[in-house]
Amino acid sequence: MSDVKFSPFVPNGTVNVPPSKSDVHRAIICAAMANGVSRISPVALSNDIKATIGCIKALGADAVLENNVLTVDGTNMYKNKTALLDCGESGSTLRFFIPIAAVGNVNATFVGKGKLPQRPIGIFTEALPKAGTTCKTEGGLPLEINGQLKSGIFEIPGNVSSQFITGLLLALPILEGDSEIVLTSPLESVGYIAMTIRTMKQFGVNIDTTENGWHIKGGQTYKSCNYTTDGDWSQAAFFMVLGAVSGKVTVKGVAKDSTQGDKKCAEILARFGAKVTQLDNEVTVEKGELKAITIDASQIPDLVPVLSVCAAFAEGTTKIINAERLRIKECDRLKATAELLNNLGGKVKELSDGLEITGVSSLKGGNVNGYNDHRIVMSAAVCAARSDEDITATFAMSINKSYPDFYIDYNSIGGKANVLDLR
Ligand SMILES: O=C(O)C1=C[C@@H](OP(=O)(O)O)[C@@H](O)[C@H](O)C1
Ligand SMILES: C=C(OP(=O)(O)O)C(=O)O
Repeated sequence: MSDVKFSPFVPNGTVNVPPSKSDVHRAIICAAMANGVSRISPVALSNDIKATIGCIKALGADAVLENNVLTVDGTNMYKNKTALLDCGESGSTLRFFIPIAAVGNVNATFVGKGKLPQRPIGIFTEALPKAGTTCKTEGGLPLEINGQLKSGIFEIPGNVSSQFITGLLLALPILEGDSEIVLTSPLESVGYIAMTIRTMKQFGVNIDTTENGWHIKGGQTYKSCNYTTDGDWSQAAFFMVLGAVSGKVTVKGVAKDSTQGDKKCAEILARFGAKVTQLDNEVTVEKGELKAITIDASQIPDLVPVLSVCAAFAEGTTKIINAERLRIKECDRLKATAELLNNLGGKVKELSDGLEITGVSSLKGGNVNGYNDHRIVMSAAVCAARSDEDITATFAMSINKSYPDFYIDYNSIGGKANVLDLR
C-alpha cells in the first residue's frame, strides 16, 4: 500500500478530464446487448471500466480498445450460460450486471473486492426470486444467481441506490413481456436514471416514465451504433474546487448540456461565491470570497467530499443535507470526509445524514486516512491548495478505481503529488 504526499501550491492552468465513468459503463453494456459492432469513444480505462469490460466478455461479448476507441461486438452476448462476473470494487458494475445476467438465464457468480462485498444488494436478492431468479448469498458477495428472470412488476426503493433501477432498465426491455418498475420511496440520484434512459435511446431502446416509476416495453432489441461519450463532471469537480479555493482552473471536455447530475457543481460553486464561467464544453473556476451555503446532496452524492473541501474555506457554516447514502459507497464518506478535514485543522460536525462545516482561512496539513476511496484521496489533494503544510494520505493508488491519470493532471496545473512507496 502506498501513501501520497500533497505539498501546498496555487493551482493555475487547464485540464482535460476523462470521459464520464457512468456514461462509459452504460454505453459498453448497451453495445454488448446489441447484435452487432459498436464503437464507443472516447473511452479511458479505469479499474471500474475494466470490470465492466470483463463482465461483458464473461457473458460472451467482445471488446477491443485502440486509441481511446472501444469497439464492442455483442454478436455472441449470452453465449456463455455459466459465468464468473468479477466486479472489482465497482458498485455500478455489480448492480447493473445482476439483472443483465438474470434476463439472459445465466448461472452467474458475482465476486468483488475492497468494500464491494459489503455494499447493499438486498434489494435484488429480495426482488429477483419473486420473478424467477434464485439468489444464493451470505448477505453480500460472492452472490450466485440462477434461473430465467421473468417480466413483471418490480417494486424498488428510490433512496438506496439508483443503480438497482438502472440495472433493471438496461435488462428488462429484451424480455418478451412488458415490465413495470414501481418506486416505493422518492428517487434520489435522478440524473443517473436520465443518463441511463438517454444512452439506451441512442441504442434504439425506449423507456416510458410513469407517475411512480417506469414502464418497460418488452420485445425490444438494442441496435449497435457509434457512441460519443462526454467528459466526467464528477472528476471535473476536483479541479473546479481547486480553482474556487485558491487559483484559476479551466476544465475542458465537460458539456454544459450533459445529463450528468454532477454538472450541478458549477452552479454550486457559483453559489459559494467562486467566479464560474461556463461555455458549451468547458468551465473555468476562479477563487472568490466564499460564503457558507446549504447543499442538498440527494441528487449529487459523489460531489459531497470535494464540495466539503470548498465549504472548509467558506465564511460561516455550510450545511450538507440528505447525504445518508454516502455511508454505503467505497467507504462511509460522511465519516471519512469529516475526519479528513478535522485532522487537517478544519471544523466539521458529522450528522446522521450530513455535515456541518465551518470555514477556516487555511488548513494546517498533516496525515489523513484515504480509506481506499478514490474520492477521499482526490479530495485530500484539493486540500493542499489551502494548506500551510504537506498533506500525506494513505491508499495513494485508490485513484485507479476511476481516474488513473489524476496525479498527472493535478501536477500539470502546479500540484505537487508525490507517491511514496512506504510498504
Ligand atoms: O449509476 C451510476 O453510474 C452511479 C450512481 C451513483 O450511485 P447512487 O445511485 O447509489 O447514488 C453514484 O454514486 C455512482 O458513482 C455512479
Ligand atoms: C460510488 C462510486 O462508484 P460505484 O458506486 O460504481 O462504485 C463512485 O465512483 O464514487
